[in-house]
Amino acid sequence: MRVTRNSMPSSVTDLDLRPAARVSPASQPRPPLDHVSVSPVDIEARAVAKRFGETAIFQDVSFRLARGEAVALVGANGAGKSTLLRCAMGLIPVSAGEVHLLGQPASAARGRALRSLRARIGLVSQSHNLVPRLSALSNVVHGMLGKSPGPRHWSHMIAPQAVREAALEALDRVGMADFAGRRADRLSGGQSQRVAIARAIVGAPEVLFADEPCASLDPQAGEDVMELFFRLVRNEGTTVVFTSHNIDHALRYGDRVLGLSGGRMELDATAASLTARDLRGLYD
Ligand SMILES: Nc1ncnc2c1ncn2[C@@H]1O[C@H](COP(=O)(O)OP(=O)(O)OP(=O)(O)O)[C@@H](O)[C@H]1O
Repeated sequence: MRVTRNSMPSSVTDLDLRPAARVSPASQPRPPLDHVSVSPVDIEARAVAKRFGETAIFQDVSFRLARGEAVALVGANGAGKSTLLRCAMGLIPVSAGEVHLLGQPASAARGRALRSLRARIGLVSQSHNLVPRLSALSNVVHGMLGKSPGPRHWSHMIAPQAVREAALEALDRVGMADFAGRRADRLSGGQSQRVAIARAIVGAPEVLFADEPCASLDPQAGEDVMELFFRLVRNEGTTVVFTSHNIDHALRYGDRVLGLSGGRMELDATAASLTARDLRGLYD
């Protein structure tokens, strides 16, 4: 099954960026369509392939994501979603093809160019990856590393006042200001993921990657985290790529859905044009 309703636009202005049919409160404050339709491309993958040793994970993967788009990347366990995200962020090299992120060749960026590119993106991963013995606030302060010439080992005690204030404000936006001084290893899974979101958004990233942001949470905490995450990023017009095994989340929070299966990008369509059955086909 290769579903390509609205797949691979021939130009940015061809992108069909209708909001998803199922409008949630989080997805309401969308930028005007005419604004989006002339937006630049924030991520472009051209014929990307990835192998680990002799094992091919995916090949010939191409897509373009416009600024402000929210894209769900779906596929069965082991389909290569996390690997594709890591390639798109320039964290691991591609085996063939190229990825452009914010106009820069992410797949070839090294040294200072790579660091400055990473300073413009944010990541929320499935295991929140907070530093356990540091406070929630210090963990969020760490989200500002790379955006300032300050020491790389800042704690909230020695970070500049402006950085501490930004971190506290980010915690406030995720409803965690009251927990600023609590050690990360004394937070619940849902609280930790909120702190991880605060850390990802504190530097106002232009592109946010979220790798199964609610995978470790119970259903209600997962709903709350997704709702919060998308309320924050929609308001900022941030470009978002998130992976999920939750078909409802993919259709509800994605403007567009990309699906990996059998080492190929088998699905590239607007969420509004898809049904849950279309997505289930990727798991057969
Ligand atoms: N560093 C690595 N070295 C070798 N193989 C790897 C490496 N990272 C991932 N893989 C393999 O690549 C394949 C794709 O993994 P990946 O984590 O990208 O899949 P996924 O779609 O995100 O899966 P899941 O839904 O289970 O998180 C898997 O078979 C995995 O074992």
